[in-house]
Amino acid sequence: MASAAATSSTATMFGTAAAASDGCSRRVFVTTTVQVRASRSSPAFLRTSRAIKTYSSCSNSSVVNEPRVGFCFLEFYCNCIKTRLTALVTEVSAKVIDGKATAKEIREEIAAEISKMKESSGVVPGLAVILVGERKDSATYVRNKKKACESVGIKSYEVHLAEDCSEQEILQHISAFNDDPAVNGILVQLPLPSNMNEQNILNAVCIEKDVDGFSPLNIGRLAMRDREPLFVPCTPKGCIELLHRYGVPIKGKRAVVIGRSNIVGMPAALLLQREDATVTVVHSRTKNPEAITREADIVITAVGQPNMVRGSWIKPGAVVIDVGINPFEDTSCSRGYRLVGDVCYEEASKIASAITPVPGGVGPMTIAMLLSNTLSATKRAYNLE
Ligand SMILES: Nc1nc(=O)c2c([nH]1)NC[C@@H]1CN(c3ccc(C(=O)N[C@@H](CCC(=O)O)C(=O)O)cc3)C=[N+]21
Repeated sequence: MASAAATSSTATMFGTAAAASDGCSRRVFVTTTVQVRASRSSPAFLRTSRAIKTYSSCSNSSVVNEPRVGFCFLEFYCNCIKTRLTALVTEVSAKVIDGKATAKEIREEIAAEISKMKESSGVVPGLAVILVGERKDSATYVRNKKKACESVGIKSYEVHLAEDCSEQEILQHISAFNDDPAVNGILVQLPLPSNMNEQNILNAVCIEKDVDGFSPLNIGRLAMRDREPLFVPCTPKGCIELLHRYGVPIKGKRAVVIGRSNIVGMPAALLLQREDATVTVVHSRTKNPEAITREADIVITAVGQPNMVRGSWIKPGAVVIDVGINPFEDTSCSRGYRLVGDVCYEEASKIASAITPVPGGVGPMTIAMLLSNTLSATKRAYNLE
């Protein structure tokens, strides 16, 4: 649920840091980042990047006020160091954390498990999706979920209701799915039309089938030590899965989550804390979010504000997980816009050690985690494993 729609309420309040028309506006001074090229293998790239020193030089240096001779010497000295460094090191951009490829890997694992399950017990997992209204993005997401279900052997059930349907009608469908043993997971596509009571509707989904993990009981358990939630919300779960699969250590690290939505920011912070990170949540009322974010070894952004997090917010070597999927006007694209993250990728990828792209980062992982949650709901329902 990386969507702009899901997080836009907090997003607008960050307005002052918003980017210029082509994504990230250029700074007046130039920051050069020089890093040792890291190895491609996952855990190793981190070891390397942690050992890396980052050298920054800004063209608006105060050195110009030094006496001339001193300045010349300094300049000469700096140039020597620069030349040596250039010989020894090459500028690198961060390792790309490939959510699309990782999601595919996970789908294959899930497909294999489902096929075994069908063989041994005859059980076929089922996921029901309820879509209300005509939002184009929602229709696309639902279509993608359906395709993903088919690709792994989950049977999908879909109900599409009109924008002006009654809450009662939605509740009836939920109740029918709750009672249907062929349906193991139920997802109500968000956002719902604004006149509807989202809480009432989400509360109607029985907890054993709440594959989105949105029920307060689930979140409560997620927040408590020694308790296990039935389901972990898909997007934050996808973020942590990426960190695990790329060998990023979390225990004892400083993590900053930007955004505090019920569906991404807050559960992401809880999950990181469960993984023994020291977690800070930065939100629209936070003073000096930039300085706080710069302390973090791991940054997860979920604000729904295109390119809000600039390179200067990122500690050199940090790992950046960008949950934002924001439409950004671009007439050169066939649909008139392209998708950009909450993070200015161009800048941050020169400073971070690893970063997720948008698209192709957290988005596909959200869907993979939905399939994973549906599989575990099925196993639980039939007492398998
Ligand atoms: N009850 C509910 N559960 C959700 O999980 C949920 C929801 N409502 N409402 C909307 C958000 C949004 N969301 C996304 C899932 C996948 C991509 C995704 O795969 N994105 C591709 C790009 C897709 C494209 O190109 O349009 C990517 O980032 O690479 C994006 C967004 C799930 N959501």
